Order: sequence, then structure tokens, then C-alpha cells
Amino acid sequence: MQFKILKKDGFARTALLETKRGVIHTPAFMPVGTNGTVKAMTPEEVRDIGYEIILSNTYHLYLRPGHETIKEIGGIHRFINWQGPILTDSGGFQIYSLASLRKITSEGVEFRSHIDGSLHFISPERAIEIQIALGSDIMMVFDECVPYPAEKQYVEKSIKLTKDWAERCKNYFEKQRTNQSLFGIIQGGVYDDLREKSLEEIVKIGFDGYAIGGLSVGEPKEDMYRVVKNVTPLMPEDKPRYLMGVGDLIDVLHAVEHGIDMFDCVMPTRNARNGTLFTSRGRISIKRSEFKDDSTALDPECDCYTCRNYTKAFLRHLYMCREILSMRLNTIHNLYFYCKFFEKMRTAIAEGRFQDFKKEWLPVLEKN
Ligand SMILES: CC#C[C@H]1NC(N)=Nc2cc3[nH]c(NC)nc3cc21
Ligand SMILES: [Zn+2]
Repeated sequence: MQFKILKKDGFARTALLETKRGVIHTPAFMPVGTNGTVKAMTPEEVRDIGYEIILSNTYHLYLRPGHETIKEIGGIHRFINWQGPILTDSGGFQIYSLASLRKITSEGVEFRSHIDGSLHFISPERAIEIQIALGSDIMMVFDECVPYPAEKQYVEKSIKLTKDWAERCKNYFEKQRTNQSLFGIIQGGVYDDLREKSLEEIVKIGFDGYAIGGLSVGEPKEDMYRVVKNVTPLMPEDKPRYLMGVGDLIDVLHAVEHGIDMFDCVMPTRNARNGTLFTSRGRISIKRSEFKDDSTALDPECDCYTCRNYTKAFLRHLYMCREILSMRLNTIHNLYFYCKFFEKMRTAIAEGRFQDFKKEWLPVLEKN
């Protein structure tokens, strides 16, 4: 995997992340395809909007349909019909946030499936074995996910386990010699000294890219911003930096300013299904009665399929009827809005205008 920095504007940077299945222009947003689908979208629609990489979840695909099934079919790209790069999260966070009756030992995590209550055990090695079977282009290490808030001594113990597990993931991966990439995950909660300790330990092991984990888990925004501000510049400059689970475009602006390259979040897709739509005039809730007779386009500045062909009145009508088309048209627009935002942001960085871009967009993004 090649990571080539094109332009810098302060700590912000544009780069090309070259994988065997295609190039990713960064800063990049990864739509979330948890069960192998970006909800309500065909892969062609996601690609035609402009996305180059999507995220999928090891935890979900392992539980259903099973990684062996996907391997039998020909791997995740064949299974979900997405030929571009795919990043898979390792399951650590999903076990922590979804599964029940979790038991964490130094060996791994025992948990009950949120689907049928069946008992499972995933070790760091198993998490990599599953991702190798899926065949994702970028795999994540199996990290111990700390609830928020957590006492400092708990977090201190946890980063030790996360480091041991990261080593085990890399050792197992290196024995398999597949042509996939493996990213490390830096933990440490909201404690700056533990963040630096975790960063040093994970970077010392050595990975193809580095993620900041443990954020966007309910902590105050100022804690997230402080950790990103302090940790990001210390991350290897010549490797991709991935802020997991982020996010809101205001948070994206703050993170890109400090040098983050990759993002994933359910916000554009989940909000779309709930009728919350991002526009160049701020966020709107399409179910509001004010749109009942509104014959104008959702966003006059947007040239997505939804904005070119439908009125707010019809989008509201679809939402009120709980029509499937409502989810599809809203998702097309929100994903298009995110994709264009990232394109414009990359151009602004390339032209040395990132600060202007941030000043222009913050007031719009803060408008509800
Ligand atoms: C604790 C921890 C941690 C991180 N570890 C892994 N493997 N994946 C994550 C995914 C996330 N999504 C969000 N917010 C939506 N925060 C995340 C954090 C992580
Ligand atoms: Zn649109």
C-alpha cells in the first residue's frame, strides 16, 4: 500500500492512498456498509456518487452469514459486488457496543451474539483470521474497547492489553503473508499521557496506517478535539491517519485541520433514513409541515439525482408514508453532500485555502 502526500496546508494534507483495488483520495470519507451494504444504496450508486472505499464490519459478517460462507462465495468484494477498496473494522468496538455478557481476558473476548444470543469467543488472532477470510483490503487490529467514561487506571490497564493484542494481530498477520494491509489503533481514552503512551507502543510495533480509537463514544466534543489536536501530529506523517467513527462535518473540519486523512460514520446514511438532510443552507428535517407544499428542490446548490428530480413536498410525502423510496432518495442526497464536501475540502487544501474553507462552512454546518 502506497501513501503519497500531494499537498500540505498547515497540518492538513491531501494524499493518494494506493491499494491494489484502486486509489483513495484523502481526506476521504468511508460510507458504512455494516452488513455488506451501504443501507438503501446499490454499490453502483455509491460508486457513481464518487466514493472510492467503504467500511464493513467483521463482527456482523462473522455472526451472519459467517466468514467461511463469504470466503466460499469468493470473498467480500464478490459477495457484496463492490470492486473497490474495503476497510473492515475488527469487531472490538461492535462487541463492546452491541454484544452482551462480554468477558474479557488476556486471551480475547467471550460474548453473546446480539442476534441470537449464541456464545462466541474472538481472540486477536481470530479477528485477523476472519478479516483474511473476508479478504478486505485494509484490516483493523483487535483492540480492547474501553467504555466512556472510564477511570484512568482502567484505561492504563486497557492500553497494555490493546498493545499486546496489536502485537499478536501483527504476528499472526505476518505469518499469513496475504496482500492485505493492517492498521493499528491508538487508545488511551481522554488522558493525554496515556494517549501518547499508547501511540508510542503501537507505532513501535509498526503498521500500514494508524487509527485513533476510543473517540466518538459519548465523550464531550472538547475532549475529542483536544485528543485529536494532541495525538494526530505525533502520528507517523508518512502513513494514513484514520479517526474512527467520525463523523459530523464540523468534527471532520477540526480533525482534517490537525492532519487526519480517513473518516467513517453512519451519520449521513442514518440521518437520511430519519429525514434529517444536510443542505448548503444547513440541516433540515424533511418531515416538518413547512415543506408540505414546497415545490422547490431540497438543495438548490446540489446537483444530485434527488435534488434534480424531486421537490421537498414529494420528499416529505414519501417520508410521511414511510415509503422505501424516501430512504433511498434521502440517502442519495446525504451521501452526495458528504462526498462533494470532501471533494471541495481536498481542493481547498490543495490550493492552500483550508482555513478559508473552514471559516466558510462552519456557520453553515452549525445551522440546524
Ligand atoms: C473504544 C474504541 C474504539 C475503536 N475501536 C474500533 N475497533 N472501532 C471503533 C469504531 C468506532 N465508532 C465510533 N463511533 C461511532 N467510535 C469508534 C471507536 C472504535
Ligand atoms: Zn442533493
